[in-house]
Amino acid sequence: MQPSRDSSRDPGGPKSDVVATAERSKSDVIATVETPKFVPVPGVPPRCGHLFVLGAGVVGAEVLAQATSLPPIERGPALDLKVVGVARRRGGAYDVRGFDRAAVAHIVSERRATAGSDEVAPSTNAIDFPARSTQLEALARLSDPVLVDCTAADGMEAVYEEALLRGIHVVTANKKALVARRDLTDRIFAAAAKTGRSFRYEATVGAGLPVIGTLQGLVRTGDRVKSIECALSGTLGYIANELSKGVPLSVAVATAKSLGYTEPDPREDLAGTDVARKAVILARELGIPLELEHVTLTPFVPQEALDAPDLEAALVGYDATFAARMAELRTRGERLVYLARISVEGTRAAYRCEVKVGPVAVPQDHPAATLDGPTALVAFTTERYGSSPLVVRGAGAGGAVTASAVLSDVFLTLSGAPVSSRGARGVAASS
Ligand SMILES: NC(=O)C1=CN([C@@H]2O[C@H](COP(=O)(O)OP(=O)(O)OC[C@H]3O[C@@H](n4cnc5c(N)ncnc54)[C@H](O)[C@@H]3O)[C@@H](O)[C@H]2O)C=CC1
Ligand SMILES: N[C@@H](CC=O)C(=O)O
Repeated sequence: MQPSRDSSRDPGGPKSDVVATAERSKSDVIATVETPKFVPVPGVPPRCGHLFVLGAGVVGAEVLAQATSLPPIERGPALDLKVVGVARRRGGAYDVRGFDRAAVAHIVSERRATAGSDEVAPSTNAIDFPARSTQLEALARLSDPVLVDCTAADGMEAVYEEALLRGIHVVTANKKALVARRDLTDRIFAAAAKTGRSFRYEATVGAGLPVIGTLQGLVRTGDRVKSIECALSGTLGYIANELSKGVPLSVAVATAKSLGYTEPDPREDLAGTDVARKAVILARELGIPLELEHVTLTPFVPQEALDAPDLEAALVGYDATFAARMAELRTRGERLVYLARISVEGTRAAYRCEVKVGPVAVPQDHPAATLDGPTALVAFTTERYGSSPLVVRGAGAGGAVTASAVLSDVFLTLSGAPVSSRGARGVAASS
């Protein structure tokens, strides 16, 4: 029998919920549950997480803005956030007292005023964090320190490992360390396990959508994932939709960038690399030792355009080709979507995993054909979700949604929620 909520004692509006069974007398009341509510105790400040944010671009700027304008705490646990550090490609700032909204707004406006000027070869640059050890050491001395990576920098595995070993939690929106060579990525998880610190990365797949947490829940509870089908590029979803409305390719790409959907280097979206990274992250959650080069990848635009020194000019050269392709799809009643499919067959001891990423023409009644704007969709087919897959759907790119996933990870970290031991049971829970 379900517990029933007995509010009969206080018809004017209960301050507490009484959990009881209908058959029992009042003396059998089994528990009194206070509505969880944070009541500030005078003189006792809430627990405070100290954030060091790397990157103040589309995502980082939103993280900074959201973290410094949090709504008042009405429900527990009482957690406050303080931004004590911001590092960007061209320097940064650190103040143990924390930056307020005005200081953060200044950092963000500085970014906007100089937009583009510090984005030289953003996808190939290792992070310039010169006083890294000193900064991390200072951060580690604060209570509940969290390093938040909102860059697209390479080589962050070493930074995360060092931070975790120093006792600093790590939250990242940057996919790159998660798809580095497996032995390097494993070192991050090993460092987290060794120090009991948390490493979270929900924003790396599906931006603000609960994709990683959902998959970890399936794996942790012993379900067996058979396939994951997904439209995981907000950028390519948006571009394909614009193309279907008759917008030229070059214009659609430029607009996607201006809306904050693309990677710092849009080539990574157009090449399919960004989606391939997300697929590798998901496959690794299943315990599959996949590397990026194992993904069968077809780019969204021809390789020649991606190789051109001036991408924008090269894309203009393909406007007519894409317009013709879209016209042809329209006459066939089909839509262009960019999909990833991860399929797993066999048992834990002997399995076969295939990962394919590329453009597909789908009929109008295909679930991905109904996606609009930068909407993403992930469908998990598992032993338990056999005939009706578990579907996660919603905006799959953009600063605001991504930042909220980053901050949710920060709050989960500070609330002490356990982190899944990655891929512990993954490949085939039942053999
Ligand atoms: N924009 C989106 O919708 C989403 C983005 N992400 C990820 O979030 C990260 C940031 O993306 P955006 O904010 O869109 O990019 P962005 O280009 O707007 O911002 C990147 C920021 O990181 C800084 N940065 C880059 N490389 C650096 C380096 N080597 N050293 C120091 N600072 C460096 C830049 O100065 C800039 O402030 C990327 O890894 C991206 O894949 C994840 C989910 C969604
Ligand atoms: N460029 C990415 C952003 C999120 O990861 C996308 O378009 O999906």
